[in-house]
Amino acid sequence: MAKKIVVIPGDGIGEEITNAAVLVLKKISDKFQLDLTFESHAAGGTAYDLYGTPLPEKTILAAKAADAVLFGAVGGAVWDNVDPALRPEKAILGLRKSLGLYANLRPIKVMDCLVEYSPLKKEIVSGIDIMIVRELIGGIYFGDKCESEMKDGFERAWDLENYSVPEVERIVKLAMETAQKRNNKVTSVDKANVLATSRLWRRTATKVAASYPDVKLQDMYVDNCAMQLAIHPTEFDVIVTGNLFGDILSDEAAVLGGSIGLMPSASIGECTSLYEPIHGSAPDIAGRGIANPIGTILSAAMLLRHSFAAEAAALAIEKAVEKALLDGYRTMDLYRDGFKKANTEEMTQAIFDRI
Ligand SMILES: NC(=O)c1ccc[n+]([C@@H]2O[C@H](COP(=O)([O-])OP(=O)(O)OC[C@H]3O[C@@H](n4cnc5c(N)ncnc54)[C@H](O)[C@@H]3O)[C@@H](O)[C@H]2O)c1
Ligand SMILES: CC(C)[C@H](C(=O)O)[C@@H](O)C(=O)O
Ligand SMILES: [Mg+2]
Repeated sequence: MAKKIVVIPGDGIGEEITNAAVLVLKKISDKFQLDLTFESHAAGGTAYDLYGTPLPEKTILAAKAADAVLFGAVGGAVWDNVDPALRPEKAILGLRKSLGLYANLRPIKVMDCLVEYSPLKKEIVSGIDIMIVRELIGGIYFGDKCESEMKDGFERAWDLENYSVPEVERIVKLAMETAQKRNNKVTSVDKANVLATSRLWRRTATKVAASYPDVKLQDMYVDNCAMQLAIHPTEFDVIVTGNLFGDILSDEAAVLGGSIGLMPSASIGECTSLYEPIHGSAPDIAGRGIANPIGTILSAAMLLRHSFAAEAAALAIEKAVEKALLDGYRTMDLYRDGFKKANTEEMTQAIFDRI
């Protein structure tokens, strides 16, 4: 039966990178007889310009009805001054919330052939294999907020962080189950020395972990975690954390592998899952055809694995990406003398040819 993938390119490099991933998925669909179909929908600043909203109802309905969603990126400085409720970023936040995507899985690996590209020494990053499990629809991102109010004669703004026990339980359970399929270690990251939400997080994580005696739970403060990622990154297996800490730590961890342009993610919940690279719309390079498409292409591999249980097809993409890199193809974020300089199209073609 045909499987429908809703593609939401968004803004900036979104179109360039989702086009690349769709090309690869079409080849995979033929090769593995997956009968994938694609339908494109608007979101982000481009949707705001066209329809006056960053997340048209039609896009939400299509995403809900799809078998999987492939998302590019949204945002850009041109929309910095629109009403905060209509910012492009509201598109991805709204989709995550509407689809109930409570968990964002961000795998961080360092490929052997790219170990020299890390900003850290080879002996520190060699062998990194981390899965960041980020809570995605709670915390300070979705708490009450005030854009501006007057108090004691001064303007101020505030954002409220809150987490409930069930919200923490479901994400920690998922982290535990993820660790059981990996190296049985979960690091739960919080700021329990200061924040009430983090103390509830830590208490809840400890209770959940009691049902998983085969998994070792370690608690870590977020500031220390930021440091440990730079000095002992290979010590981590699964990291589970809240929405804001997960956002920040995953960009830090992503760059250990050489470039944020390489890193994929899967956002999962109760129904349709969404797949997107962890980087943004990269307005500084948008429209020039030079973005690294690998993060989105590897997100497409995660889509095949998680949404369609198509393990062989997912592996075929991952192997083709590795082969293209081994054969010397490099987009500008990873380019060095002696390698084959590739724009988005050429890198995509190199991967396509190796499937
Ligand atoms: N999920 C999303 O849609 C998402 C994620 C992050 C940021 N954003 C938005 O994107 C916009 C830009 O944010 P930013 O500049 O802080 O982060 P960014 O991730 O877009 O870019 C950071 C840096 O990384 C580079 N980069 C990112 N992806 C790349 C790729 N595939 N290939 C080569 N280089 C790449 C960029 O050129 C830039 O120098 C903002 O509006 C932000 O809100 C969206
Ligand atoms: C664009 C923004 C809302 C988003 C986030 O903060 O979750 C992004 O940074 C990400 O990591 O997906
Ligand atoms: Mg981010």
